[in-house]
Amino acid sequence: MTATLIDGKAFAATVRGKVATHVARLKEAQGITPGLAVVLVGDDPASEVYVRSKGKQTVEVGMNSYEHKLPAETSEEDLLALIERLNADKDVHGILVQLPLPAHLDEALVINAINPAKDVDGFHISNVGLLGTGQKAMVPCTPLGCLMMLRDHHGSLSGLNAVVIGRSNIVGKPMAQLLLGDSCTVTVAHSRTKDLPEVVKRADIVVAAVGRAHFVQGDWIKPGASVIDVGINRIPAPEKGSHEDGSVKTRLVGDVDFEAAKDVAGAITPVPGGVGPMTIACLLANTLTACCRVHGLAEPEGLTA
Ligand SMILES: NC(=O)C1=CN([C@@H]2O[C@H](COP(=O)(O)OP(=O)(O)OC[C@H]3O[C@@H](n4cnc5c(N)ncnc54)[C@H](OP(=O)(O)O)[C@@H]3O)[C@@H](O)[C@H]2O)C=CC1
Ligand SMILES: Nc1nc(=O)c2c([nH]1)NC[C@@H]1CN(c3ccc(C(=O)N[C@@H](CCC(=O)O)C(=O)O)cc3)C=[N+]21
Repeated sequence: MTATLIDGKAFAATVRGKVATHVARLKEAQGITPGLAVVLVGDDPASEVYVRSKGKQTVEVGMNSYEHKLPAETSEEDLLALIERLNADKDVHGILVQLPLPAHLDEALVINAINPAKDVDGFHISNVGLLGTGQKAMVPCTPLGCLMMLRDHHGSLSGLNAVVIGRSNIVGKPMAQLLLGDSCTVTVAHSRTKDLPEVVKRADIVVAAVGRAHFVQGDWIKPGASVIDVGINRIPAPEKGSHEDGSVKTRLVGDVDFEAAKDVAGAITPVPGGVGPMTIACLLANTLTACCRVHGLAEPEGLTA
């Protein structure tokens, strides 16, 4: 292994520590406790795990957590009514609607119903527009976490060639905007990109957000490049044995062939323990930021884009 391992789990603990310190000060000096509402529609087991983990970490940094679990068959009208209530609730500074939503619900409509000042995911069209024009926005948590780790490793990102693989609204596009904001030369690759290995080979920074296990090969990586692996893929792990019901156990892997890439890259994030924990830490940071902004108070330093 030649690459520096970027320890997202440790980095996230540091971010949560900063959030906790600031939250304690807010309570002490202003009597304000930031609050995060998480809305989960349906009973997808993976989503339930994330939501539980978010709720636990929210409480650990001293903030209030409000969980709203709705049945899968919830109507759009009822979901929008809940969002209206949360928009109006002074104790709620951040609102996150866990995605994906069941198919009968219009995701864009629901997300755009959130008060943009409380949109801690940064998915509302107002925040997307603000980010795209370089104005103060709520920034999507996963790309923000990636940016924090890259800034920490490189100091300045100015002039570096960055390749983002994936163009989704929640990861790829906002990631590209943030890197551009830090003066990288940004290429956004996707499923129609020609000669992806050659495109990746030019990159000083590679952010992989594809959703395919071990997709990015070691020999695509430019020696010394920084590799940020956003992918969360569950693959069968027969070596771990079987569950009681006979189904084979699984393990979590990223979008990068870590074993091969770690011998070429200059720095790399692991999966698990990389971008995932940073995503949740940034959600807490965004909730704190939203709370400070709504009260006209100084924002935490180093926790925004
Ligand atoms: N760690 C974390 O906190 C988070 C992790 N994730 C994970 O990140 C990954 C990506 O998520 P998300 O952005 O939502 O995924 P999407 O499925 O929305 O987007 C995937 C992107 O990858 C591109 N792509 C697919 N196949 C190829 C290919 N063969 N070559 C090049 N590009 C390709 C697609 O291109 P096209 O547009 O042309 O179809 C698309 O732009 C997933 O594994 C997800 O689980 C997501 C959110 C948070
Ligand atoms: N509105 C909304 N906002 C999101 O930010 C959002 C979402 N919906 N839907 C689902 C995706 C996915 N996501 C992850 C968060 C943390 C980990 C994480 O902590 N992963 C751990 C491992 C966890 C495990 O073992 O399963 C790790 O990588 O180390 C992963 C994925 C947020 N998402």
